[in-house]
Amino acid sequence: MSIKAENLVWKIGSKTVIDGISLVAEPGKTLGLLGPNGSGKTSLLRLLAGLKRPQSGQIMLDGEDIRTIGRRPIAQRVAFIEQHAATNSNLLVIDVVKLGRFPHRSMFSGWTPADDAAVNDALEQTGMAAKRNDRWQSLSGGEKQRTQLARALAQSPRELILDEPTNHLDIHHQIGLMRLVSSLPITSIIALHDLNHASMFCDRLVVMEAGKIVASGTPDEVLTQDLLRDVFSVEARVEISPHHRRPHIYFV
Ligand SMILES: Nc1ncnc2c1ncn2[C@@H]1O[C@H](COP(=O)(O)OP(=O)(O)OP(=O)(O)O)[C@@H](O)[C@H]1O
Repeated sequence: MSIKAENLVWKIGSKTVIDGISLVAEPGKTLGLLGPNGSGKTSLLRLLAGLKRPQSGQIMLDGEDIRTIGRRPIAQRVAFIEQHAATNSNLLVIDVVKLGRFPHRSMFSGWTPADDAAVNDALEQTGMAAKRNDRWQSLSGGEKQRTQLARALAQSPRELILDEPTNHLDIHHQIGLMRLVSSLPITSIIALHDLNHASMFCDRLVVMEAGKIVASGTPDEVLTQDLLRDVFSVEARVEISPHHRRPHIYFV
């Protein structure tokens, strides 16, 4: 196991946002987190990344309770890109990506060739190498999103948590990002709205509704016409694609 959550409950005021969630993200696999607006995906990801504490329940990283692990060791292994990730607008792209190395550096260590290699690899993988010296402020929404991914990859994480990472990307870069993340030997948890991309690129899916998990399993187990009607309120037909052998949803 890589990330395991047991019976998480998170309330805000009298509202229960996360209502008894348990899940396992397996090492090296891509777990898709689906659900309608307001179902609790972002809240769950923030709990899993250690940014919020649940009122009850437990989150384990490789069997260790996250509460017993320090902030720095968590940052050395878990990278999280929030939905509206922002950064200091005066920075260059390269500086933003270099921030990913911060958890690995100590007061005494200078910038190393390993830091350079991680930053360069991340810029190449995300297609941002040519814009390394551009100002963050001057980037398009999609380029900002790819720079945030580069920063997360420069962190050399073992777990990558992404909240709707493709929402500003053109179709070429949506597919590119999903293909990249699913091919990396990193445990990934990705909140997504595009159900066909979830089907194509995720090993397993978890579907949330009103703070609870209502379905989980492989894409062909989860993405059924009944679930699409009951949870997402859409009429659809689901067929196995002859191109990638995964379920493909046709909205009717
Ligand atoms: N800090 C907060 N204060 C009040 N309500 C909150 C807070 N954070 C989350 N909520 C509520 O919890 C519910 C779940 O929100 P969350 O952002 O986790 O959903 P989501 O599934 O990520 O939605 P979306 O698909 O729209 O991004 C929503 O009803 C939201 O209003």
